Amino acid sequence: MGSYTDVALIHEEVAVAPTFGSSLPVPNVQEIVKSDPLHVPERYLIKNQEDMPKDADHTCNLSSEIPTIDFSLLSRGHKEELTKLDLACKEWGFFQMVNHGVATEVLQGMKDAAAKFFELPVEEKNKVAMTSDDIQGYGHAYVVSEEQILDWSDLLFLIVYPSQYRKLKFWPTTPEEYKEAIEAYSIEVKRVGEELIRYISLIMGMEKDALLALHQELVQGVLVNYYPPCCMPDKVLGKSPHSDTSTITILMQEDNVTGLQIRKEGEWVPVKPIPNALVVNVGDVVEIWSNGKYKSIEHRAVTTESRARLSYATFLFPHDDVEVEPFDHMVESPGSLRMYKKVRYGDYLRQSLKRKMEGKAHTDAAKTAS
Ligand SMILES: O=C(O)CCC(=O)C(=O)O
Ligand SMILES: [Fe+2]
Repeated sequence: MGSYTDVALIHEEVAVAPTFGSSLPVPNVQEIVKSDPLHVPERYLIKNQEDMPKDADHTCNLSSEIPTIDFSLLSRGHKEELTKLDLACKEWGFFQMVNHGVATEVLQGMKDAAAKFFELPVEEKNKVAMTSDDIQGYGHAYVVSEEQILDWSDLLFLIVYPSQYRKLKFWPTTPEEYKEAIEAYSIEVKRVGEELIRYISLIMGMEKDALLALHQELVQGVLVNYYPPCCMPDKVLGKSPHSDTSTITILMQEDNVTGLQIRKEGEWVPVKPIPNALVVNVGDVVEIWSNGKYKSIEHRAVTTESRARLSYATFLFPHDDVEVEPFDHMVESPGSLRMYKKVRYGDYLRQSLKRKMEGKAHTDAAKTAS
């Protein structure tokens, strides 16, 4: 029953939950489309010709070369799969992960609950709207100036682990299954994510648990991106080019809409959904630890004219106090260059949230030489 103890518990949770940054309030894109589906306000139009999505991006033949990693083979200790993982992280920074063991019902449960949430009237969704001091809740991120070009998307972001970081006031109560769905999904993604970090530790030539231990506390946040249909998909982006500030990111896509593109050899390569697969990418933390051997690749999301798209990104990242710098053994030889400075993770993350997402700007800022 609702009691003093529950309230006290919630307050206790909030007291230790950090804030990560803030974003300027901007219009709700879903509502813009609802009121006038045939018009895109000026603030969303890309000015630079080069940044505009092209039809050719959708047919790029590099797409079929994006590596696929079989998680079950990794778990069974297959050396060749570990070698494939090593190559995938070095050459692509992205891979599709199959046979991860997360039940289809759990994946679908998350998708259904999120879809229901975004279908609610805006007044209902705004019950969990972000406040001006943090980026948890329903709203937008990385909006830092009135002049910047905006992304054609709305989002719902929640920190799930460690559980004392949860801010329950931002957890939707409608649909009522949201909490259960995100919890069931996150437990599974945590299991898979921790295991992947162990394999990355191995390919870096370290003890299996070394990287996980370096996190002090593994933080896990789930970002649901909602990209409404857009009548000008060649002039508007769903999400601007960026790399993730995480250790790794695990992304669930919808089966039947392609939106994610990664930058490879100067081209934008679409990551076509494979039913039930999860897309994994190396984040900035692994790029820095590995002195740039493993790549936190720039990626973006394009929009679609005919329908909305949702994506579900889980970010795994270290505790604020962790100091991240290239490992000695990842710097080729004693005389060779350390590509990145030492950064306190909490500062790095907050710094990144203070600027618009702009390609590799965050990692570039952490570089020793330019
Ligand atoms: O929607 C997507 O496919 C990409 C989302 C993404 O890159 C992110 O949320 O960081
Ligand atoms: Fe991303």
